[in-house]
Amino acid sequence: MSPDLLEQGQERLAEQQGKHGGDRSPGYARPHRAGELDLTHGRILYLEDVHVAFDGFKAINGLSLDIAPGELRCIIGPNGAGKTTMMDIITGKTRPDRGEVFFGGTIDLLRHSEAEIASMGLCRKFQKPTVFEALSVFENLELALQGPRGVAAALWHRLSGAQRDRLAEVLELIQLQAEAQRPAGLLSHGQKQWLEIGMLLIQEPKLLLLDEPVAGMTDQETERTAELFLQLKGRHSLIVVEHDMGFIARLGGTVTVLCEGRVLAQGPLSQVQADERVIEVYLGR
Ligand SMILES: Nc1ncnc2c1ncn2[C@@H]1O[C@H](COP(=O)(O)OP(=O)(O)OP(=O)(O)O)[C@@H](O)[C@H]1O
Repeated sequence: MSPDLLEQGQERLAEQQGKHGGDRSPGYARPHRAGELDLTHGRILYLEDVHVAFDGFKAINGLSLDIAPGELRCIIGPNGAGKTTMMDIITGKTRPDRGEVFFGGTIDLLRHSEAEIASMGLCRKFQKPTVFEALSVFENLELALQGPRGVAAALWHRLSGAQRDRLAEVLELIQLQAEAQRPAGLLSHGQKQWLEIGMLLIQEPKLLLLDEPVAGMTDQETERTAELFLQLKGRHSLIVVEHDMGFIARLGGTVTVLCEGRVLAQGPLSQVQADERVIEVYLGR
């Protein structure tokens, strides 16, 4: 690199840091450092013209999507629109026939296995809660904190001070402090969902994919979940696939409508709900 270019680069870097307040700048404004997720282009995830066919049936048909760092994006769409298949592609479960899927600006997810993608901080929560029912809430979180160590080894391992602090922080966030010593099997459906979300949060995910998180919850539990997600927004990036419009309205933000494997409409909920094309696919007019 010529000295001139080096100088210009350093000036641009200093300018960017100054403009956005150094380390307190939003992730996307920060110059990319080696080993970090590259958010310099303002996208934590992007899909470009993705296609998947199952026995000739086009389940995903030219899907393009961008998610910003810290965004809470809701995805809706009629049955069979391709929502689950989209999440399968992002998490490496299904390989598309063509298209691009990038995590940050530099990680080509199509080159990685499902396990590698999960270890990069791209986590998925399925619709049904899966917690260790015989273990307490605390023990479930403790296990999640320690990763794939094996249940017995993890439970005997002493937590560090920082790990205890993180565990307490997550317990408070999911509002299960009073239940910490209860076996998870005795929790309500909503509480089990929050515990599982807590088990993901404790691993500091960068992007969380949540499949119908409030299905089967009471109104009160749904409201509490909305509060939780709004608290997570900004610190984590979230993609929420849901059918519950009241819940989506409560979350605010951008809603993406999928239909026949591609984006049909996108914008605030009120806008997409007023869109004739969206009304047509939902009501079949
Ligand atoms: N492995 C597969 N083999 C064949 N067809 C599949 C497969 N997976 C999905 N499909 C089809 O692809 C289409 C999209 O399915 P997908 O489950 O992604 O939709 P969805 O939007 O999640 O629907 P729902 O809201 O009902 O869960 C559907 O017509 C489905 O039958």
